[in-house]
Amino acid sequence: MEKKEGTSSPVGVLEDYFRSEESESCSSKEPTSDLEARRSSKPTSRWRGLFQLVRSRSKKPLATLHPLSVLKLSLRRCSSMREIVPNLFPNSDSYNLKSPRTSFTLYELQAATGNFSQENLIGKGGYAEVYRGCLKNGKLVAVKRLTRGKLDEMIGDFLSEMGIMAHVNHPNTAKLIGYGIDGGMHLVLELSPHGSLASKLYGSKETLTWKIRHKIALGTAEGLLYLHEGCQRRIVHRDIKAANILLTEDFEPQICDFGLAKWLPEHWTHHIVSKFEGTFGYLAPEYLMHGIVDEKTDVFAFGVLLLELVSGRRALDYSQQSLVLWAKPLLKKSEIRELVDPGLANDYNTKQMNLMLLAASLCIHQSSLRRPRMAQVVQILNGNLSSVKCMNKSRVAFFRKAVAEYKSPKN
Ligand SMILES: Nc1ncnc2c1ncn2[C@@H]1O[C@H](COP(=O)(O)OP(=O)(O)OP(=O)(O)O)[C@@H](O)[C@H]1O
Repeated sequence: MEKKEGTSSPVGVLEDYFRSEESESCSSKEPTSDLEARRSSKPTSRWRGLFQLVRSRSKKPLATLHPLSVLKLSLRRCSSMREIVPNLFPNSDSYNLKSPRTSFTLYELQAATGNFSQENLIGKGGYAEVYRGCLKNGKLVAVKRLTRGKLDEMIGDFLSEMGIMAHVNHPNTAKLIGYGIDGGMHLVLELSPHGSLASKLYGSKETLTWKIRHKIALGTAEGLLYLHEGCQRRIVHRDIKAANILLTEDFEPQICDFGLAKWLPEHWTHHIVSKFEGTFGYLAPEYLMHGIVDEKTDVFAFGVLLLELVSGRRALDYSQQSLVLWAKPLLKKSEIRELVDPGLANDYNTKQMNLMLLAASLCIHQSSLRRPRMAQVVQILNGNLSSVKCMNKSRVAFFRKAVAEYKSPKN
């Protein structure tokens, strides 16, 4: 199998720092000795150099310490994270970075956000607060300040999210401009003027048009496909949801919040996690039951997102009813009218609607094996149905309808 990446990537350092032996395990097709050989191989990158920096500051034998304890210890010895974080952003092009990331002082971030004022608070997640800001050069930004969690977890989340964001580069992934490590942990992102899909779909009086919903579905699928197969390393996002899809000026979707994202080594079939994280309503059955994480975890969540776009309903409504459980019987009976958001007032493209519902019904399949890969999902959304031929058509009520309507010259 072709190897996508050598040791000069964030994965080495992230694996070293954040692989929690106690709480996580993996199913690997790779021989253990090979894996160990890779981990113990001579550091060849600045990521490895970073690890060396941490190692040099630890008086205890490194092997006896939890990776995060190592980092914490080194942070105590360094006067701040200042010595560590810049190493995440080397100036070399070998990391696919278009521009070097900027380090911001607390003063600069305070000046940009009106001292983190309430008026500038534009988002609040489980772990962070996000503020609108304006830099000295006039550029509008979103400053994400980590607010919750134990120090260990916060450092881990911060470095992990930053490492992944610095690595990804696609029109459908959020853009990292820089970071600030004075007085807390801050990520500085390009501001998305329309906020998140959740805010547009549920928090706005204006109904999103079908054209925009379709654009968001397609762009998000492209972004996910890039994370899974297009960038140097397999990345599973693990928290695909409407609140984590940002919208640019022209409603191009951008996947954000890489706080839970995992690098998946090429030869691993999946990851098993015991720490339960993610968002109810979007969680795949195999994750809920066995903690199994792989690309199909994201495919399931993407299927839920498609249902949200079609129906305008939340993944979990206020009475905790699951959108998937509500939609499944309707999908089975092809009750499209019941599924479609009344706010659309029947103003949608039937062909695209059928394709989107076909993709959704495949993505939310109980069995991860029966779910399509994102490459197939993109094909389906684009009307190329050759990839679903091999799937069991009788289980997909929309298949015949979608194919028939796609082929019909009238539509
Ligand atoms: N670049 C941005 N531009 C505009 N709004 C943003 C931006 N980044 C984040 N937000 C807003 O802030 C909210 C929270 O951000 P984010 O999801 O990154 O925080 P979090 O604490 O990691 O969330 P979660 O609880 O899902 O893990 C988003 O849903 C969005 O509304």
